[in-house]
Amino acid sequence: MTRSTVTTPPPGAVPPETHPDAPGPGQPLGPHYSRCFGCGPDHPTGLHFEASSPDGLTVTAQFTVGENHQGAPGLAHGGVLAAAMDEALGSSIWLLRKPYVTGRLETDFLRPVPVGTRLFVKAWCTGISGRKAYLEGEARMGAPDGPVAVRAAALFIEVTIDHFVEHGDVSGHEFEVNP
Ligand SMILES: CCCCC/C=C\C/C=C\C/C=C\C/C=C\CCCC(=O)SCCNC(=O)CCNC(=O)[C@H](O)C(C)(C)COP(=O)(O)OP(=O)(O)OC[C@H]1O[C@@H](n2cnc3c(N)ncnc32)[C@H](O)[C@@H]1OP(=O)(O)O
Repeated sequence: MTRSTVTTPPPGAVPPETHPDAPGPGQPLGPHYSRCFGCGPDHPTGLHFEASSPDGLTVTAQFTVGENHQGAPGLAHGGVLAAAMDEALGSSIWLLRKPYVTGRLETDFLRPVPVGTRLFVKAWCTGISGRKAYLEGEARMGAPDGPVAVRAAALFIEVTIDHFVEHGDVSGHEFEVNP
């Protein structure tokens, strides 16, 4: 993957540690917000991610590229694929049970993805340094070991819950995190 220094863990970064509350192997992660574009079951045109974690640190997720996700006719929009990577990366850092937001997201698009393709997305943390978390991910076509369509690397920044209270609309949604 072509990756900048911004998304490369610096010397001294530490590996993530599994949180005791992380879901067990095969247990669905569930949505963090029912209208989230990535994971929300109530989003009319969203990705409807189905995610779980084999080890409390890695996220594996699947979704099918639909009619509403097109850029060129019959092909997934790159921004939608980037959103899918953002969702998987964000879900993997939420396994640590601390709130983070995406600061920088880098994507390599390796193959066109036709509508109807089932994408198998995987994301994991490569290191933590202070408030900064370094993440990587990939999306494979048709099967967990299918051809790689997208690779991503990201820098996430730890925030407080106040970030969502101050900048978002949390009325009625305060605890809608993996309900
Ligand atoms: C209803 C309640 C909800 C509660 C939710 C709680 C938890 C979440 C739950 C579940 C999540 C599950 C799944 C997640 C699914 C999807 C995830 C999607 C994630 C997103 O899609 S989220 C939306 C997009 N995201 C944003 O909306 C961020 C907008 N942004 C900001 O809000 C600020 O920009 C912020 C906070 C990032 C930083 O602001 P700040 O003031 O706190 O800190 P500061 O600027 O000092 O940065 C500190 C150090 O990070 C470095 N740094 C910062 N940004 C950088 C960049 N871009 N490139 C390189 N370095 C960067 C600085 O250089 C400095 O580095 P140094 O310390 O070395 O100087």
